Amino acid sequence: MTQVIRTAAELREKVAAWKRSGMLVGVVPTMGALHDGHLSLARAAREQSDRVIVTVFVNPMQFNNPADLEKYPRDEAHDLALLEAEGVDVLFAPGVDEVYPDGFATTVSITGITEPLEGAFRPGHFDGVATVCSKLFGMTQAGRAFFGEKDWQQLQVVQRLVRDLNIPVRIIGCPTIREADGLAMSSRNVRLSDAHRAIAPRLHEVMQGAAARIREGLPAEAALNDARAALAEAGFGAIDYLELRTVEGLRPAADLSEPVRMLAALWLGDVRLIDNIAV
Ligand SMILES: Nc1ncnc2c1ncn2[C@@H]1O[C@H](COP(=O)(O)OP(=O)(O)OP(=O)(O)O)[C@@H](O)[C@H]1O
Ligand SMILES: CC(C)(CO)[C@@H](O)C(=O)[O-]
Ligand code: BAL
Repeated sequence: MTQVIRTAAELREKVAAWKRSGMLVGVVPTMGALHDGHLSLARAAREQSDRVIVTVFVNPMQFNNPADLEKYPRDEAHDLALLEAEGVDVLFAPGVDEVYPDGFATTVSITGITEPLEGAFRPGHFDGVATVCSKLFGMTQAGRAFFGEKDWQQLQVVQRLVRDLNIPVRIIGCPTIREADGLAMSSRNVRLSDAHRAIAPRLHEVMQGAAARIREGLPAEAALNDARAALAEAGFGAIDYLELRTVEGLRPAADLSEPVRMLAALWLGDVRLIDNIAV
């Protein structure tokens, strides 16, 4: 039975009892509308902790675009059924007033790693993520927290956060789960039209093709330019970025002299897709 908890006070009591019995608590922070990507994190948490909390909170503070917040998919009953099936112990689903009560005045802001890529295109986004993750770590008191590599920059940001603020939680990165056709699973995919859903897997395919050409020795910028043209040809809209960055620190990379990742964000109609792969 998955217990639904909505207040930090009730959650604290529950977690304190677990900890008194020596249990290791794992948390999976999400914004709900759960899919197999989220469930893979819950499974990893199940394997690597004694008790599992999945949080579902659509965090207004990290949405730079009000329309995106309004249209963000929500289905708590379905989420709960999926979490029951995974044997998750607690669904923590606080309301906005529980997380940001009257008088709330703190922002956790990280420099450097938050500035390029998502940070450049979603101003304030990572302040919202860092602030809510600090809150969620405080509220859940978890010893391990599981994040998807699909949000590669977010994973780096959260690692920086817990190191910088000595938050006693170990961050575990988990691989991106994809549909059979290669599209990275994402809650926002349900908003794609049928026509756009058919185009969407081309993103991963084009990125993999570009990565292969870079590994074969083609200069990265040439491979990325060809990839941008192929994406436009396939029917994608604006490309926010398609770049090669160092795995650690996300510094711009022109070649493979150190471990690099290819990261992309682009539009299909009014849906923004992100993805990243190892090169
Ligand atoms: N396809 C996936 N594979 C692995 N982890 C994922 C995947 N999609 C999301 N996650 C992870 O799940 C956690 C919660 O993400 P979130 O609720 O934002 O889901 P989402 O599907 O990424 O939604 P969206 O991108 O539309 O906001 C994050 O750590 C995220 O990286
Ligand atoms: C980590 C997170 C749950 C914080 O709101 C969110 O950014 C997400 O779903 O990736
Ligand atoms: N990238 C994680 C959630 C969001 O898009 O706001």
